[in-house]
Amino acid sequence: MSDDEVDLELLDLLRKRFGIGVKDEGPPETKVLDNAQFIYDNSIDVALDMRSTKQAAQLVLQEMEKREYSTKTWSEHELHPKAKDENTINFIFTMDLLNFSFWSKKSEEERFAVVYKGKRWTGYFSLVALLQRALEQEIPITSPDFWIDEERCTDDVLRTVFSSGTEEEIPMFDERVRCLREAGQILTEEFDGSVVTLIEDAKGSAAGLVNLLAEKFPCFRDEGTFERKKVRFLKRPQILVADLWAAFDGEGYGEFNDIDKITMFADYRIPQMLHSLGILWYCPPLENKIRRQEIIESGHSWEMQIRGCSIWAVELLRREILKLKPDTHVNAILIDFFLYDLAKEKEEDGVDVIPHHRTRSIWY
Ligand SMILES: Nc1nc2c(c(CN[C@H]3C=C[C@H](O)[C@@H]3O)cn2[C@@H]2O[C@H](COP(=O)(O)O)[C@@H](O)[C@H]2O)c(=O)[nH]1
Repeated sequence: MSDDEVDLELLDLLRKRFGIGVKDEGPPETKVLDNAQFIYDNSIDVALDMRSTKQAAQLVLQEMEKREYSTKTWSEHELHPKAKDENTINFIFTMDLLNFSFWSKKSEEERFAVVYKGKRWTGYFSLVALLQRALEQEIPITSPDFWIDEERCTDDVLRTVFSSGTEEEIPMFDERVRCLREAGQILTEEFDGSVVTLIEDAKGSAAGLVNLLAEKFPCFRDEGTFERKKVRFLKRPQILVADLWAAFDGEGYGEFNDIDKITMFADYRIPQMLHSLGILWYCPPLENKIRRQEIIESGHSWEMQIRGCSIWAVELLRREILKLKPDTHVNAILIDFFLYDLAKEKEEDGVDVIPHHRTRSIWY
């Protein structure tokens, strides 16, 4: 290798490790909120209602204060890890690598479910339950070196991990295996096989960590096209950062100097909740399609509008809450977490709400 090539190699190493020689590009930005506003400004099939947004702000603020909703709420859930250590970091990375597309066409009784700790878990919590179950069975399912070890981590072992308490297997099993293998490969090649190294490379920036995940891991690169413009949603990178922030109570590996840059996570639950609050409105053809529970293809303009307008709706909700109580520290993450938990409570109470939209993808 010539001297010049050695110098370039060394500079690249110094740049990666210590940011030396990197021209200051200013603080990292994810562009998710800007893109959401662009989608909202150009949406004709999805609209937001400001009067309902103002009314909902009162309810959300009141309920969040009553429940003392905070980062601590995350760890209070019986399935979420409590320790503030590397095991929890690996758990959250694994969980949010696979945190997508749990919805089923089958009935509540027949859909994929996991029985764990004497309860029957479905949806997101079925994933959390099966990860905890595997760890109890001494299967190191949250260790990146395990995911790339085809001797120990065979497809059969993974089928055991994702095994169901019903006839239906977990949706997108093959895609989930692919995500694990790919992420394990990239962590090994670029981050010494360690999620902690990945987090440290973001240097305390939430937006930086989101961008790093989207740049280095294709299975986190949640983007689309709307009106011929690339738009970023980055739902799982953002919820991963948010879960770290919540699990570590904003300290240690959960400390980010720009956490409020994280937006709502564009999934299939929050739009449903925003609609039932009267904030999100669908044009009749789209509403009929959702009520008939018909598939909306991933990348379809209707899906882009639902996801973009939902992100923007939570931003407007956040602004209305701040008008009511300027000194309150409520960000999009806590509003989002609260709306998700509220949606699950309404579902359990059998409250009649519009079905969530049906898009099958690994993005949410
Ligand atoms: N926007 C948003 N989406 C969320 C969550 C969560 C769970 N977060 C926990 C952490 C803190 C909170 O307090 C929750 O305890 C899951 N999801 C998404 O929903 C879908 C699963 O729905 P269902 O099949 O009904 O379980 C799927 O796309 C999943 O990725 C959230 O918080 N926000």
